[in-house]
Amino acid sequence: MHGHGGDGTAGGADGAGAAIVARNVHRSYGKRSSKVKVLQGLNLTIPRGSIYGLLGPSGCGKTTLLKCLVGRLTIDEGHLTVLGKEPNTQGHAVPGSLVGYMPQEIALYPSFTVWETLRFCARLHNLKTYEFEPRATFLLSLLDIIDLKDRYISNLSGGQKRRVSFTAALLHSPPLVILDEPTVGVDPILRARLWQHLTELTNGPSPTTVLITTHYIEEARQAMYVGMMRGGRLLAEAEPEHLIHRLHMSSLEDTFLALCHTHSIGANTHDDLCTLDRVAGDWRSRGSSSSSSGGDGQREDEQSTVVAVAEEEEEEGEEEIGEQQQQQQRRRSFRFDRRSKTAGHADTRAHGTQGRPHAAHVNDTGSLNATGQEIDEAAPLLASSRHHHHHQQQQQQQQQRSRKGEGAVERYGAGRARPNRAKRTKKTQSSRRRWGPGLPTWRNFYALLVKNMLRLGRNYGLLVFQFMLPALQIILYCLAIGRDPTGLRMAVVNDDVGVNVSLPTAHTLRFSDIYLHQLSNKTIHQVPVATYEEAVHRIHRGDCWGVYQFAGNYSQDIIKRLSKDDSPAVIAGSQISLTLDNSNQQISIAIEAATAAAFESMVDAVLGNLSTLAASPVRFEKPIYGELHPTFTDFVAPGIMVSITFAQAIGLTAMSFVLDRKEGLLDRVWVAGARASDVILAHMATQFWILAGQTAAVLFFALVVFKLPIVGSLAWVIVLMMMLGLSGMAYGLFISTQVDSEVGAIQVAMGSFFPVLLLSGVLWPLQAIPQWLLYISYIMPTTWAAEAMRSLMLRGWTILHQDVWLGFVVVLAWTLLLLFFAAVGIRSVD
Ligand SMILES: Nc1ncnc2c1ncn2[C@@H]1O[C@H](COP(=O)(O)OP(=O)(O)OP(=O)(O)O)[C@@H](O)[C@H]1O
Repeated sequence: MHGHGGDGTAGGADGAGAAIVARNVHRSYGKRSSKVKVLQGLNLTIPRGSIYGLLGPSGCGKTTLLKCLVGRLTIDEGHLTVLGKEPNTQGHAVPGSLVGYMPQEIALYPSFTVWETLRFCARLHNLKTYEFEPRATFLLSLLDIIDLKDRYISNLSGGQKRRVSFTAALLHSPPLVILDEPTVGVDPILRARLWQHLTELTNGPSPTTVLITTHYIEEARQAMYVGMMRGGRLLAEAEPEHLIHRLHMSSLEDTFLALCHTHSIGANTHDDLCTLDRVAGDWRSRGSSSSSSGGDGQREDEQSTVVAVAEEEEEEGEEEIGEQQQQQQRRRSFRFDRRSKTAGHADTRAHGTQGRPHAAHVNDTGSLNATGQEIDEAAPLLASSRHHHHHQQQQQQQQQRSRKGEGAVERYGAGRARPNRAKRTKKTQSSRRRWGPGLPTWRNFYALLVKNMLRLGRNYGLLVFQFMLPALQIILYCLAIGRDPTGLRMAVVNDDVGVNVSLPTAHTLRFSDIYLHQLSNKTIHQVPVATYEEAVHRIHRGDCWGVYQFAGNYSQDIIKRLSKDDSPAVIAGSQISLTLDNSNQQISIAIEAATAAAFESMVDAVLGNLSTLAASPVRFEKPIYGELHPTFTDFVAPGIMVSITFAQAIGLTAMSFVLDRKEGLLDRVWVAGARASDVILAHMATQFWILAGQTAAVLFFALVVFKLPIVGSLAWVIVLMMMLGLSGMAYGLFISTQVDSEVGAIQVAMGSFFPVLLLSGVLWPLQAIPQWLLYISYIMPTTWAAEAMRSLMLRGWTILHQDVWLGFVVVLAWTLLLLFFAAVGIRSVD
């Protein structure tokens, strides 16, 4: 007999040789106050080479269990082996190629065609083209979607997508297939074909073990075993026909309802219920005993109660059950959920005997025998309850195994589960678990890289936009920031009457006109007005930035002053009075600079060789670094280049995994054995090319088109920019692993970018920041980088200078730190 309990159950006392063994498994979501207990002492055994249908109402924990089996979730407590070892054990390909997983969500990339999707999965499992193509063609034909192979996933119906997902799970012919509701939205004919194929797989030369969940309870009759789950525990596991017959029901659905009902009024363990034969026998011979106390006696009585209630219900409440059956035909799935939920509450109350050993166990060849006294009790019942079809299948498989010697069990590593393993805790399990991010593998990296490139290439518009955006930003920066303001309207009230001169001809000379002539007509646009009041009025209206006023005796007083008359009245009269709207500091500075420059020009024009008498007492020599007249553009440009590169990279990646995580797109990747480092590295490698293009475009416009000064090494500038881009990417990836929505990702990216920009000394010298804030500023990723960039571009310092290498070191440290946290965060699921 194959994988079979002496009592018709799938379970064994220790589960040896089983594909999957779960003992007293607990799993919760959330932390303390918001903790949701999902799996609560679950026991389950799935013999190798069998199809096991896991049934249970919505929310009972089926998907959670499957995720634990494929290594997506870790269990909190208990013991779990899949193909002989705990999931995530070092060197064990679960997750990996030993398992094919079809998640409940569609989890397919919408922008891929069916064929591309399958090719990606094939790459993950290292299938060669000659292996992949016939296999994919066969499965797609089987599922009637071969004609859709070049269609985009986004254009498929729900059922068609599910069939692609099913194909993806089976593509690499894994010895264990775990399918979470594969038949939803699939028509009955295809459903039958799908089951037929699964049956063939379990009968093949290397029998596959299939675990399948379904909401169509009746279809699970085709499974070799069914496990009925509710409230995070297994109510029973056995051959479907066996269960149905033992409870004298006509359908699996009724059986489940009866079990739920029974369970809700007293019985509560899978172990009690999987020995139904014995219990039923006891009940028939002894009548319905209700309770007793202590030891084995108590257990038997509990079991008797279970079946007694079930069978009593059948006899006394035949009418009720009959009515239920009719209703079920009308509102099948709805009632299934509703009743199960009701029962679920009782389930939580009736807790306490979980974790007992099974009444049967699987031996080394994968067949089940009852043990000890139980075999005697179970044997007569077993003969009557066994389903003929299964019996034949099991015999066939047994023969196949005998032919192959040790058979599949040994090939995939026999489970050596020991009794009482249920007591093992999470601590013991995790000590052997693979450590978090791990090192990347070439195969997975390559598969993911190709996938990412394909995905990226599907969206040309976005790609071009991504390439051009930083260049556009630097263009806008160079055009809009740091240049001298022009065309500033200034009112001029000129009351200067001038002086009469005779040479070369007799005329009136106004020094005010000479001055106004020198005043840059590029910066200042002069607006002559008649009176000071009118000028003020214009300033109030926002028409002018200020007013130059020349007194009536301006020219005369200038001459007196040149004749060394320094009386206060002469000094005052020879001065230009300037009144400004000082609300815009940059404009005021520009006007003041233009005013002072015009005066120097006037002195030159009037005094000629004697102009040095009025020259400034300080002479500015050629600067050691930078220009004689530095511009704001030159000061900000290096920091802006740093900031643009950093910010763009954040934007590129901040949403990378948000959708993938939300829609479970990565689940298939994890279960295929990929590591966080594979996924992150592949992502960075994909985006690297965009980053390189962006950097080239920024440098081209900054240095070639706008001719920003660069006196240091261009190579180091490029390296620093690329490193900043990687660091921005790492930050974006980190964000995308921490938030659950696109909006959240955007908010975090934007919200964190501005503080970084403002505190990094890009827009204003760090020397102006209060000391306490400076400490925060220094730990920002862009502060030292901006400083290093400025030193490279404007000072020409080399990497050996502390201000330069420190920038590189800080950026590198941030990148590594953020990548580590991104790698840790990307796999978290609750
Ligand atoms: N990430 C999560 N955080 C918190 N609770 C969760 C999470 N995932 C699932 N749950 C809860 O755990 C319980 C079991 O969920 P699970 O998906 O395992 O049920 P299921 O039996 O597969 O249901 P269905 O048949 O509807 O798919 C549900 O109550 C669900 O709300």
